[in-house]
Amino acid sequence: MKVAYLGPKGTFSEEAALRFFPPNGTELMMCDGIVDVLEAVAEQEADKGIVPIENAIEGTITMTTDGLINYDVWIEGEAILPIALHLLTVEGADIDDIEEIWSIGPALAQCRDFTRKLQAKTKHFSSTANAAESLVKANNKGAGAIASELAAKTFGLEIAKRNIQDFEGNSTRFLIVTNKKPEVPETSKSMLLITPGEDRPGLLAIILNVFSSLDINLSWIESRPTKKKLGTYRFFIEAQMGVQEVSMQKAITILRTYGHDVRVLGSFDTKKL
Ligand SMILES: O=C(O)C(=O)C[C@]1(C(=O)O)C=C[C@@H](O)C=C1
Repeated sequence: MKVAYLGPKGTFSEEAALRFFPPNGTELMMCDGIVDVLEAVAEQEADKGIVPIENAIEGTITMTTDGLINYDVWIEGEAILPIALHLLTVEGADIDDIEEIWSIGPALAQCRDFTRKLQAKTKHFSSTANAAESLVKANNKGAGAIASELAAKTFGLEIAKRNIQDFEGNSTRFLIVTNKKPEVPETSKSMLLITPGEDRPGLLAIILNVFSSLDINLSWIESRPTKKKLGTYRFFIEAQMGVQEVSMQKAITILRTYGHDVRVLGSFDTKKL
C-alpha cells in the first residue's frame, strides 16, 4: 500500500503517517505540498494519503478543505497527533540575532505571540521540514525554523527554544483519504460538503435544523467561499454519526430535497496517535 504525505522527511505529516499505518506493507510517498497529496490519491498514484485538516490553536487548514473540494477522494479515517513546535537554528546561531522565522503557514500561525515578541519577520515554506532543510542549505544564522524535534534530528539543527506554540496542549487532526470508497462503512463520524441551492434568510439555520431535528450531533462546521461571488459559501459539516445510519441518510435526503447540493466526503472513526 502506497501512502502519500507532505514531505520532506521530518514533517508532522510523516510522524502521523508512521504512527497511523502499520510498518509492514506500507510504502511512504513524499509530496511537495498538501494539495499534491490529495492529487496523488485522486489520480491513483497513491492508494491512501494523510493530510492535516485542523489545528487546536489555528483552526482549519484551508489548503486541505479547498483541496477536498477540488479532488475526488474519500475520507476513511481521522487521527489526532500531539504537536510540539520548536525553534530550530544552525550551529552557532544566537536567538537574539534571529530576524526571520521560517515555516509553513499553519505552524507560523501557532507561534504568532512568540514571533511578535522576538520582533522577527516570517517567511513561508511548503512544510515545517522544508523550512528546516532550507535553513541548513542557507546556513543562515539570522533565521530560525519552526519545526519538530524529528526535523531537528533529521537535518542536524539545534533546538534554540522548545515549545514555542502560543498555547499548551497543542494537537492537529489529520484525515486519511483513499480513492476506493468502501461499500457500507460502519463508522461513528461523517463529513459532508453542502453547497446551498439559493441564498435566503435563515439558510444556515434551516440546514442546521435538519440535523438537530434528527438528533444528530455536529462536531465541526466550516464555511469556505464559493470563489464565484463575494459573500457566497459552501459548508463543511462533520456529524458524530456514520453515513450508514438511517438518520444520516434521512438528513442527506431532506437537504437534497431542499435543493442543496450534498457531497458525502467520508465516514470514519477517530484514532489518537
Ligand atoms: O509542515 C508539516 O510538518 C506538516 O505536516 C503540516 C502541518 C500543518 O500544515 O498543519 C501539520 C501539523 C502542524 O500543525 C504543522 C504543520
